[in-house]
Amino acid sequence: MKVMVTGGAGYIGSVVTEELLRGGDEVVVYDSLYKGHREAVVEGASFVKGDLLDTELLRGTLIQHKVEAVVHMAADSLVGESVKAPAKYYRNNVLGGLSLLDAMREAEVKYLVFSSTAAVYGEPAKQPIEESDPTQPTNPYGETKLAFERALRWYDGAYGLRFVSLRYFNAAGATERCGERHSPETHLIPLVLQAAVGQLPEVTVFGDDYPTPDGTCVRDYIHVVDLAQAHVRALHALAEGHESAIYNLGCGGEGYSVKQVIDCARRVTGRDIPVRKGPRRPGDPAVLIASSARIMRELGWSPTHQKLDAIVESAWRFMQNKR
Ligand SMILES: NC(=O)c1ccc[n+]([C@@H]2O[C@H](COP(=O)([O-])OP(=O)(O)OC[C@H]3O[C@@H](n4cnc5c(N)ncnc54)[C@H](O)[C@@H]3O)[C@@H](O)[C@H]2O)c1
Ligand SMILES: O=c1ccn([C@@H]2O[C@H](COP(=O)(O)OP(=O)(O)O[C@H]3O[C@H](CO)[C@H](O)[C@H](O)[C@H]3O)[C@@H](O)[C@H]2O)c(=O)[nH]1
Repeated sequence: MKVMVTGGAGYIGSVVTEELLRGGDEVVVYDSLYKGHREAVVEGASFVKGDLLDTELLRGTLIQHKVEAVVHMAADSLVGESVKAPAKYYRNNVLGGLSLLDAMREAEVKYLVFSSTAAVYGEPAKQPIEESDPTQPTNPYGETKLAFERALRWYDGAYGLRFVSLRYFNAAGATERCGERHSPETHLIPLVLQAAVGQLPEVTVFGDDYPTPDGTCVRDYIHVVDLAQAHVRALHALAEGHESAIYNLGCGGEGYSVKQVIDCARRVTGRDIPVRKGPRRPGDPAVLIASSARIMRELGWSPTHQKLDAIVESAWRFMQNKR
């Protein structure tokens, strides 16, 4: 297929591009580079530098490259920032998304895979979380992702847009070439590895008084390659006539606590990692674990890198290569 990846110069988008190219699909990356990196655009993909709000450029890109499907990953995605600057999030994640949908309608592109998030659930009603559980976001990031996801349902009904919305839990890990390089970095695993090499003096554990076995938050870490492979499956399923759908994407199991992640990074790196106890980070649920049963059942996807050690090792290797 000919696929446009918005946000393909970012962390997950670069790995999705790698997986698409590996499977024989053609890719054009559309990214403003306002957060991503030009060198993260994988060799073999075309690149167009542009903003989501530039509907004309999007339409021209879709037509020129004869795009058949879009993977929409470009977004703002910092929970804390979204609370302080909701307008930025509504503008980029909702207005930007609608601009893309306009361009797709004009260019008659019918298939979309969307990067949604566990943040649409807010404080979860139960664990593991299923797609049919209540969606009650507790911040504008989750709210704007949910708003766009809801728009997709109506566009499907009215315009025949077929979509798969993937609600990722905690993306982590790296490939040889592509890994996490956010600025600012807020995610636990890269921060812990930065502390291991002395780029940070210490890691702060945000709260150790949660109702979890060791008192720290538990998350469902999914290797970015597993995540990327789910996108490839979703795209091909749509092209084969699969109906629109929403899927959680996590590894399942019991998840890992913040303390377990730090211990794992000590094992993997063989380094001392200084830790400081800090207060809870506002808005952090104690536990977020996905039920990924639906995507396993309907698309035949399953994660292949379930061990935290393998995930952290891959992120560590990427970091060593970049230094
Ligand atoms: N990282 C995670 O754990 C996680 C979890 C759940 C959902 N997600 C979602 O996955 C997607 C990718 O996340 P990531 O961690 O790779 O983010 P990232 O910041 O590394 O990549 C996002 C890319 O989008 C581009 N971009 C942003 N706004 C744009 C715009 N208006 N026009 C053009 N390009 C624009 C940025 O330049 C960047 O290259 C996001 O939609 C995010 O909300 C990520
Ligand atoms: O320096 C840090 C950074 C994080 N944490 C903790 O580590 C866990 C993981 O935090 P991350 O910031 O790595 O990830 P989140 O679970 O907050 O965020 C993920 O899930 C969110 C949905 O809830 C969004 O989708 C977001 O994009 C995605 O990365 C959390 O309990 C957090 O409190 C720390 O203790 N110290």
